[in-house]
Parts: sequence; C-alpha cells; structure tokens
Amino acid sequence: MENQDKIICSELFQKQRKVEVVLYPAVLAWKEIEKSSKRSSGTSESEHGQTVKVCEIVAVHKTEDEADAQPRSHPKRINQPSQQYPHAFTVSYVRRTRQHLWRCADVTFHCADQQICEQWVQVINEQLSLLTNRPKNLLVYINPYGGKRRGERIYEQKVAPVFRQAGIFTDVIVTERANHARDHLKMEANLDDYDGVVCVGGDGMFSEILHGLVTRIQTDHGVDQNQPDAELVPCSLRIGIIPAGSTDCICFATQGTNDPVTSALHIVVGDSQPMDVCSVHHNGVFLKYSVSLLGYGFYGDVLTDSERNRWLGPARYDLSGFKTFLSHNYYGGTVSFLPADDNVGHPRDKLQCRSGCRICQHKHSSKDEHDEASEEKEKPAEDSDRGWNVIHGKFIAINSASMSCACPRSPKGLSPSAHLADGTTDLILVRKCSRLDFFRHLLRHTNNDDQFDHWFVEVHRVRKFRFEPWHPDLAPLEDASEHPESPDLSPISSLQETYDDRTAESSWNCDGEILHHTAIQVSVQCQLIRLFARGIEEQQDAEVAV
Ligand SMILES: CCCCCCCCCCCCC/C=C/[C@@H](O)[C@H](COP(=O)(O)O)NC(=O)CCCCC
Ligand SMILES: Nc1ncnc2c1ncn2[C@@H]1O[C@H](COP(=O)(O)OP(=O)(O)O)[C@@H](O)[C@H]1O
Ligand SMILES: [Ca+2]
Repeated sequence: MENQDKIICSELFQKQRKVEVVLYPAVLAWKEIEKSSKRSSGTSESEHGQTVKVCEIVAVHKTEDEADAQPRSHPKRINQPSQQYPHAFTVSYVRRTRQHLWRCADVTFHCADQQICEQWVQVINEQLSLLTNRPKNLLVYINPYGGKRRGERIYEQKVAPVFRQAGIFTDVIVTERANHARDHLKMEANLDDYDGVVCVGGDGMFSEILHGLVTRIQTDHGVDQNQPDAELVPCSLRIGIIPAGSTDCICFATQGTNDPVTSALHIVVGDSQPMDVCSVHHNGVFLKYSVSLLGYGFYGDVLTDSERNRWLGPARYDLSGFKTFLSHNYYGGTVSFLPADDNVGHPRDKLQCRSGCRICQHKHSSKDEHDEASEEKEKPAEDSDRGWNVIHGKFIAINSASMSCACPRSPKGLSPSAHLADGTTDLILVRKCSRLDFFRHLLRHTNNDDQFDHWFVEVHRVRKFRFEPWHPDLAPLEDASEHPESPDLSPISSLQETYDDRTAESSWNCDGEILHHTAIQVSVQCQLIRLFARGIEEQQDAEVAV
C-alpha cells in the first residue's frame, strides 16, 4: 500500500512491543518495529504484521480502565514502556476460528499522548460510519419456546452484548404465542424504524418472520399473493437469524455453522445474502412460502410425528426419524416440473454455492424475468404445459431443496450443490425401494458418498413444480417405473400389511411447518429476500491475512 493511502499512522505500544499502526481506507495494519529486550520467548521477531479489514471492525473505544490499559502479563514491573504510554484504545474485530465460527477479538494499543489516542478512536469511528450497509436499528423477535427453550438466554448472554458493543439499537419482542411475530410484522410493526429484523429461534420461527415480512410488503404494494404468477416485491429489510431452534438449517446453510455469536457478528458487519423463496399454492390459493425444504412423504411424516413429542426438544426428530424409517411408507402421485435453464448447472455438478457464488450472481435481470413471466401468461392455454415433464410413481420421499439444507445432522445437506439465490429448487424424487436401500440413501447424507447415485433416486433442478396425489379410485394398480430387480427385501414387511398405498396420503413439511393440502403448485421467486449473511466462506477467504 502506498504512503498516500494512509489515513493515520503512529508508533504505538501493544503487548510490550513497539508497533507501527497504520489505518488505510480498508485495512488496519500493525507491525512490530523494535524488538523488546524484555521478551522472554526468544522467538524471532515477526516479519509480517497483522491486518484487519475495516469492514470487519466491530467497534473501537478508548480504554478507560487502568487495568485494561496496562499490559496484563507483568503487572508488577516498574519502568515498563507502558508507563510512557498511559493512554490506550481498543479495537474489537471479527476473528475467524475453526469451522466458519466467528469470534470478537480485541487488540489494545497504548499511546503516550491522549490526543493521539482520541484521534485514533475518532478516525476509526469515521471510517466505520462510512460503512452504510451496517444496521443501526433492529427489530428482534425471540421464540422462548423453540429448540431447547433457550432463546431468551442465548439472546441476552451471547447476542445483546455484541449489538451493544457495536452501538446497535434494538426493540426486542419475546413472542407469547405461535404466529405472534408473523402477525406483528404483518399488521403492526413500523418497518420504517428499522434496518433489519432478527429472528431468534429455529426454521419454524424464521418461517413466521418470512411470512410476516413478505406478506406485509406485498400488501403495502397491492400485490395479490393468491396469483401464482404475481411478480412479488422484494423485501428491503434484511433478516438476521440467531439459531435457537431444533434443526437451524437456514442458518447453517447460509453461514456454515449454527452459532449465535457468529450470526450476531454477520449482522453487525452488515452482510447481505440474497435468497430464493418458493411460493406454494393450492388451486390458485396461496398457502405458504418456503426457503429450505418442502418435503412430502418421509420428511412430512417425520414432522407430523415429531410434533406429538415436542417436549423432547430437538431429539424428537431422531425418534420420529427412526419410527418413520421403520414404517417405510410410500405414496402414489404425479409430479410435474419445469426444468431450469442449463446455465444454472445441475444438482450433481458438485459446484457448491459459496460466498460470492457466480451462479447466483448470474441471475437473470429483473427485466428478463418480467418478460419471461409475461410471456408465460400470454401463452394460449394449450401451450401452458409446454416444457413441463411429468412423472407418475410411488415415492418414499419427494423433496424440494431450495438451498443445500445443510444442518448439523447432515453437514452437506439434502442437495449439496443447491444454490441460495439462483431462482431454482432441486427436486429430489425417492421412489419406492427396499428399506435397506432407503437406509443406504439416508446414510449418504452423513458421509461423502453421492446420495443421488441410486437407481431409485432422481434429481432435477427446476423453476416450478406441481404435485398431485393419486386419487384412490384413479390410481394405477401397478407403477411401471418400479425397479423390477429390487423387490422389497424388508425383514419387517409385516408392518406394511395394513398400509394401502392407493389411499394413503402424506403431508408436506414446509420449512418445519405442516401444509394442510397435498396437491400443490410451487414456483421459485428468485432473490425475494436478503439475510444478514454472506454464504459459506471458502477456507482461503476465512484466513485473515497476517
Ligand atoms: C442413518 C442416519 C440418517 C440421517 C439422515 C439425516 C438426513 C437429515 C436431513 C435433514 C434435512 C433438514 C432440512 C430442514 C428442515 C427444517 O426446516 C425442519 C424444521 O426445523 P426447526 O424449525 O429448526 O425444527 N426440520 C425437520 O424437518 C427435521 C428433519 C429431521 C430428519 C431426521
Ligand atoms: N411464544 C410461543 N409459544 C409457542 N409457540 C411459539 C411461540 N413463538 C413461536 N412459536 C412457534 O414455535 C414453533 C417452533 O419454533 P422454532 O423456533 O422453529 O423451534 P424448533 O426449531 O424447535 O421447531 C414455530 O411454529 C413458531 O410459530
Ligand atoms: Ca435456489
């Protein structure tokens, strides 16, 4: 960096070392300039200094407390250089640790001159105030009931201190009932007062915030959500997720971890990650939005069963997962889908969506999308099915993953290469197969093997899809698509005897909420919302240059 780029440069004192500290427009850098004679480690002086991106500085403050201002390792020594440097300021910044975890680290610089100390604090604060993407006012909703019921404690102990340190003002609402947050956002909240909304809870709680916010924006703009082809208005407020639920898939899949402090820091630095939203309709009536999993069959049944055991907390999913696996139900139906264009890749191309993903950035301009939508509306009725594929079959699971759906149970997720903001969803069809085969498929969600590499699994990247369960009277007696060489070798097939796949229906799991209709039409709304996140960072991005 050139000399003229320097905003301020001083010789200061840090941990018994004299350092040259320089603030550039985008970077704070410090480097030892004089080897301390008192250093006991005997290690050679570091050639390279340390740097922190200005956009990752959380706060700077004058270190008022004497104890903080003095280096702590040698409190009794007199004639320490620290005595010549009685003034100090502390810079708090984002430090990356393992596995996408972020922590707030402090570095304290000591100076001889009070004015220089104050000048540093002022100049760094001025640089921070230029970062216009940082939120100043947030509306926080806490679900005290989700996950292990620790939402309030997590917020008070881990998140509120970080917001305070960063000077963020918050209005906090602890919900008193299901849909409290949704209704408040829809009808009461004065959205102009805030730069973002924070959700403390799991995927179900996120779904409440999503519905409240998206519905409010559409109402304010006179958009009718019941029209499946309506052009929805994107939300200007970003949403932050503090994970305090049972699966926390939306948080995990957008930042690589479900850690509350990491989430708080992504909010503080003002990250922005666009995200697709699926709109779900039944016969032209709006049902729900979904951002992660829409699952019929296995994941619908797991969710239905798990709600009866909510008292078990997150473990309810393990119990219900096991029971649902044993019951080995399958469901007849017809799936139709509109494939995505080739330029968004394929679910098996192993191109994972990461921070700054090129596929997501390549999204069609809004104009193109608008033209496409109008074109579709103008088509004559007999053409409206053009380009659609239709599959009839018996399915153990029909999953639509609009993002990877990575979570602690499955760190690579249901569709490891799904993208957060490409305007598509990955439609995974798991046909009727043996229990052992289905077990192998499930197991592959937890290791490096390809979960799509089975004869009974197919996956398509789509922009829209529809599902129609087989009507009992109209259902074909045999499904021609079944694999002839893979009979169900289940040792406990007696469990199946009373199960009639011609009449049975499952339910849809929509981001952890049950849908009350089985026949649905789904359409992906490209980049309808934005999160305080940046996608999962590649390992080299994660290293702070030193
Ligand atoms: C032999 C071991 C097999 C293990 C297979 C595990 C596969 C797990 C894939 C999980 C995908 C989860 C997708 C996200 C769903 C959530 O939206 C939903 C609600 O979350 P929350 O509100 O935080 O409770 N969670 C679920 O539906 C739970 C699915 C658990 C399945 C075992
Ligand atoms: N105060 C409350 N009392 C009861 N239920 C609530 C409350 N606030 C939110 N909910 C509901 O709790 C459900 C689960 O919330 P969530 O935070 O996703 O936890 P989990 O991940 O454990 O399912 C959601 O359906 C949400 O609507
Ligand atoms: Ca997507």
